[in-house]
Amino acid sequence: MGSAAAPLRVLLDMDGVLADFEGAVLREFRARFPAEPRLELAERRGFSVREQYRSLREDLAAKVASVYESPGFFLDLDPIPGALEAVQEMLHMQDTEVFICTSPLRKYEHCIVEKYKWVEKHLGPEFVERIILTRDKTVVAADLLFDDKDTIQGAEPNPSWEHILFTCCHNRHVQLPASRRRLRSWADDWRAILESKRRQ
Ligand SMILES: Cc1cn([C@H]2C[C@H](OP(=O)(O)O)[C@@H](CO)O2)c(=O)[nH]c1=O
Ligand SMILES: [Mg+2]
Repeated sequence: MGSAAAPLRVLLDMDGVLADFEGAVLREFRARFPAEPRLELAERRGFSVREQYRSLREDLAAKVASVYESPGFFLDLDPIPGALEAVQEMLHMQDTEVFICTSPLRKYEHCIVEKYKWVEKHLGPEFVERIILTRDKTVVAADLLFDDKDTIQGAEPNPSWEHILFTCCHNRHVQLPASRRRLRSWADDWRAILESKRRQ
């Protein structure tokens, strides 16, 4: 593949792909509400942590939301194992453009600025310029989107990217149609997924 071809554009989701949202929710929920029932990561089902806590007991929905809406929550997320190394390697690949494509919470006060700070802290100030912040990822044009949310919908019914489902505790049990692909972790062969896309 020569440099005459258009570069491959890759979108990386942040929570669940680069930053460990689920691990931090559990850790902080346990610390703040030690007497309340909680969901271990192996018991998580469905994208929305709030809805699953609600099904456990109605009032737990607000309690778990208060955890991820707290100041410092998003800044203190641990990187997902292997993510930072993979992103740096991807960034330096020829004919490859990498962006972080992430959605803010509806209660955006702390979340937005802390996502920017997290990227600066873990990936460096140059990467802050690669953040795409949107509640609708379908209108962003790219070849690939690595994201842990199993269903990504928005204004554009036919997004240009192929969604690669990044495995996370809440989507492990989701049965995908044969046409859809997963990346099981950053130790899985993400390079082969990029190369398969270049050849198309
Ligand atoms: C409320 C909630 C948010 N999030 C993440 C997804 C979004 O980030 P991202 O697009 O980087 O994955 C962000 C705002 O919704 O918080 C979850 O992963 N699970 C949840 O239950
Ligand atoms: Mg995510």
